[in-house]
Parts: sequence; C-alpha cells; structure tokens
Amino acid sequence: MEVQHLLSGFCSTPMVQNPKTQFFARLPSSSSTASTYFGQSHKWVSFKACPCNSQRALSRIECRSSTERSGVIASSDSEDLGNGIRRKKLAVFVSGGGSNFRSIHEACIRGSIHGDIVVLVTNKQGCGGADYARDKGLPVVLFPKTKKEPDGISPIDLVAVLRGLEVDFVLLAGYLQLIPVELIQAYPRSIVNIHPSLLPAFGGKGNYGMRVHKAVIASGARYTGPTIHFVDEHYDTGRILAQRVVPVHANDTAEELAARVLREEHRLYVEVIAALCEERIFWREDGVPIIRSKENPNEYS
Ligand SMILES: Nc1nc2c(c(=O)[nH]1)N[C@@H](CN(C=O)c1ccc(C(=O)N[C@@H](CCC(=O)O)C(=O)O)cc1)CN2
Ligand SMILES: NCC(=O)N[C@@H]1O[C@H](COP(=O)([O-])[O-])[C@@H](O)[C@H]1O
Repeated sequence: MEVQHLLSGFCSTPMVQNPKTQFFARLPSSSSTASTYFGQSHKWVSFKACPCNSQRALSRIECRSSTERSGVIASSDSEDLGNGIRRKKLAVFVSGGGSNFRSIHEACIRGSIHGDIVVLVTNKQGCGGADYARDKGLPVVLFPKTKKEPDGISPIDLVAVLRGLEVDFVLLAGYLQLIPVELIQAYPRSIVNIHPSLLPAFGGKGNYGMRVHKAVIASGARYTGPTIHFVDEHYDTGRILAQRVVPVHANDTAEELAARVLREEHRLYVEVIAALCEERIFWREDGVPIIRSKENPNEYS
C-alpha cells in the first residue's frame, strides 16, 4: 500500500508527493490541526499541537484515529495477553537497509512481539528501511530537517507525531543521527538502541556499521556481539539492557563478522522488544535494567 501524506490546513499547497519519491509529515507551525492521510487504508490520524508563548507546548494532543483497521496495523489495539497487558505501539528509526526493522515487523505479524509498528522514522527517505515501510503500508516520517532533507520535521513536531500515534516505545535500528533531548525527555526509559559491539567497547561518535566490525578485528578481540541499551543524550552511553556474545574468527573479514553479529542482533532485538511489550523489564536499585524470563518468572537476566 502506497502511503501519501495529504497535509491540509497550514501548508500553502497540499503536500501530495509521488509515493515512490517522497513522503513525510510536516506539522503545523501554528495552532491548527494537521490531518495526515495514510494511503488506501484511509487511516486519518489527526492531532493538534497547541502553541503557547514563544514555544509550542505539547499541552494536550488530541488523537482521533478514525480508521477501519487495515491489515497493516493489528485490528485489536486493545488486545491484551489475557493478563491485562495492553498491546504496545512501536516507532522504529532507521537510516539504512533496515534488516532489524524487517525482523521486528515480521515478529509483530507472527505474534512473537505483543505490539505493532505504527510508524517508521528515517533521516534518509530513500533508504531500504523506508522502502520496506512503504511496501507494507506503514507511515514514514522524515526526521530531522537537514540541508539534504529539507522536508524533515523538527524535534518538537516529531514528539507531537509520536504522541499523536500513541507510541509506547521508540526502537532505534541502524539510525545514525543523534536523538534529541526533546524526544529523550518525552519518552523516559522508552527508547532503546541496538549497537553491534559489546558496549562500552567500540561505541560512541564515529562508531557505527562496518566501522565497528573493522575496529573489533583490528583490535584482536576474540569476542564481540550486539548490545541493546536505553538511549540517553549521548551516543551509546545509556543503561545496558541486553548483550549476546559472538566469537571473532582469526580469519574473519569485516563482512563475515558483520553477518554473524547481525544474525544475533535479529534474535536478541526481537527477544528484548517482546520483553518490553510484555512489561517484563525491571529496574534494579542501582539503576540497571533487567529482564524477567518469560518461562520462569523467578529468573532475570
Ligand atoms: N541520543 C542518542 N542518539 C543515538 C544513540 C544514542 O545512544 N543516544 N545511538 C545511535 C546509534 N549509534 C550507535 O549505536 C550511533 C549512530 C551514529 C553515530 C555517529 O557517529 N554518527 C555520525 C553521523 C553518521 C551519518 O550520518 O552517516 C555523527 O554523528 O557524526 C554513532 C553511534 C543513534 N542515535
Ligand atoms: N551504532 C549504530 C549501529 O552501528 N547500528 C548498526 O547498524 C546496523 C543496521 O543494520 P540494519 O539496517 O540491517 O538493521 C546494525 O548492525 C546495527 O547494530
């Protein structure tokens, strides 16, 4: 399903774009209602960002989603696990191919994750993750606004979009921009990221993608593996939630190592997101987050 955003009210001209080339949500620069139309599912999500003083405050965002549920988003939002735990709404952020995004989406569809992806956010509208989202009829939001992507939205407007879609958790999956403090403050203990090394090793600014695997090999490290952590205002310094160890072979190329780690990333991220959506994450008194086992409630990791 192609996704188009017909933006009315505050734009000089309707922002109708060829669904193959561009779609984004640009929000009101003043008090008005932005109604965004998502493709053939006729899903209108309208929300009002109310300005006050010089800063647009997100006082109360009215989200009326008048929609026949398409196949894209589960038909029973209120569905719970039989124990009163509500199905969660997920936002995924990508910058590249999006294999973790696809893995998470497939897990939601097959029921391994008690949640639904309701929006894809990207800083590169032509990336593989955005293409996949379009093919699946998921809304795509372009963030942030840059010279290369002038149609991107601001941090305040991004928060308004996510609030308007009633997002519970924000999942970074190969997103290569710094998440702004506005979003971090709006979603405390609700933004996670996956990094392809055993943090704190090989993390921080400049450490992403193949660069990480090349550095691991060059260091002589015998083990590496994915880390999933909560996101704070700096790169890769948030509280570690889960890790998985992957061996480094003596003759590994960076590509071979990346592929081995990526397979483990897909498994680990689905397990961790399932725990998030089932409310099995707890915080130790020392501030370390731990995951309660699904099989044995007396076991934590
Ligand atoms: N506030 C936060 N934002 C983000 C975090 C985070 O932990 N806190 N994690 C990153 C993901 N990431 C590692 O897991 C990461 C991504 C990108 C970079 C980086 O150095 N980026 C370059 C720009 C790269 C590009 O645009 O091609 C840079 O900032 O110069 C480091 C780590 C996502 N956001
Ligand atoms: N520092 C962030 C970082 O390097 N993230 C890494 O980007 C890749 C995205 O792959 P994908 O687009 O196929 O999911 C993944 O390996 C992820 O760990």
